[in-house]
Amino acid sequence: MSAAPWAELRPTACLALADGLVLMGEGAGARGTAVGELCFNTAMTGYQEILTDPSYAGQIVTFTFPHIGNVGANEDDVETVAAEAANAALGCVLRAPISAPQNWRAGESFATWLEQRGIVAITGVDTRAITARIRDNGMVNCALQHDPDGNFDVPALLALARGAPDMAGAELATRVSGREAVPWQAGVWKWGEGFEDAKHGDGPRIVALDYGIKGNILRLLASRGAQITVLPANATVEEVLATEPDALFLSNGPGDPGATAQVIGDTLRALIDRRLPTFGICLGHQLLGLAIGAKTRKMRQGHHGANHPVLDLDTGTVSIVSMNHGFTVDADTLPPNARETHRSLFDGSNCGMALTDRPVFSVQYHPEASPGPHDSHNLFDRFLGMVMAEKASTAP
Ligand SMILES: NC(=O)CC[C@H](N)C(=O)O
Repeated sequence: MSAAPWAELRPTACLALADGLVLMGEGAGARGTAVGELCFNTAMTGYQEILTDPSYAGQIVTFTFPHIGNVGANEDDVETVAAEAANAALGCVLRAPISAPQNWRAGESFATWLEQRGIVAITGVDTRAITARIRDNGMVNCALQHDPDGNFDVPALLALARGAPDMAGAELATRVSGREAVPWQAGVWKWGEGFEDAKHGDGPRIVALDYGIKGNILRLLASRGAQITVLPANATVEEVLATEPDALFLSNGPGDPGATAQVIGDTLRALIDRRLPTFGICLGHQLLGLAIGAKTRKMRQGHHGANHPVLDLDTGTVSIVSMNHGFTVDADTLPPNARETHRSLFDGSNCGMALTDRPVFSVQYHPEASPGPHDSHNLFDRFLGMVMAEKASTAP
């Protein structure tokens, strides 16, 4: 009697969680071992943008949507800006095998792209079960190994997962930040055109502090006429002011905001004291909160997806937004000169704030989306409007 077909099947990837769960599957992408924090993302589109968002540095992403890779990969849908952030997400966990690309924009297959980018993947595992586990127990460290020969030392992988550093306390933003000042040139991607040129006119001069910045933030600002200089996370007050900025932008980024605030907090406090108009997104929001004396804390399962409802407390309107964060600002700790402006309708956590005595505001979510709904693009108009109003009011 010949052997059953599945007798030949051998797992080529192994996912070991620090809590003891071990899953076998089929490997894809880069070979080797990725060790980091396992989180999940519920977005149904934008897998390339998600995996190249530097905010995912040190993390492995479980996609809850089962079919990932169908539209292939291209050079345009990459959110990473600085070469230092090349390895944003370390790995990914997928339900279905990666199929051949079905899209005119595909330059190559998703599997090839994962390999080129050094991202380790496992397919054929129950991603819904992993998601439910993280939802119930919180994010967990893991080791993900892809080995075409299927030689797995499971106890060693479990030990790697258990020995991985905790995300709480991890200072990652200065690691993924670019190292040099960069004048930003590209605008948003347009159907049939590609990226439009930045509209350089007399738009406001903005310094974007790069804690792991996503390209679409810069593109949305550039397409609105802003003249942008991207500066490294550890730029000094003097280096920021030397560009004669009209405004400051504080970017998204990976890791624990508390750890990064210890490195760059003094600079940020000094810049806030200069009363520069400021807008912060995600890590930038958290760093701003810490700089004014509020506290941040780690969330249990975090918010990672493209359909999160957020209430604007000023207008009573609800936006559906993109989110990607594992820490949150505790609104109860905001000082008297700050007020909460947005709140998550999923769990009531803080999603935005504004200072009452200077032109500064920030949001926990991602108005640039990429991927996600465009409901909140108007925040970029609000920022630039605020900058222009401030310029007009201080003009000699
Ligand atoms: N997208 C981000 O900027 C994430 C901020 C921070 N690293 C967090 O996980 O909460």
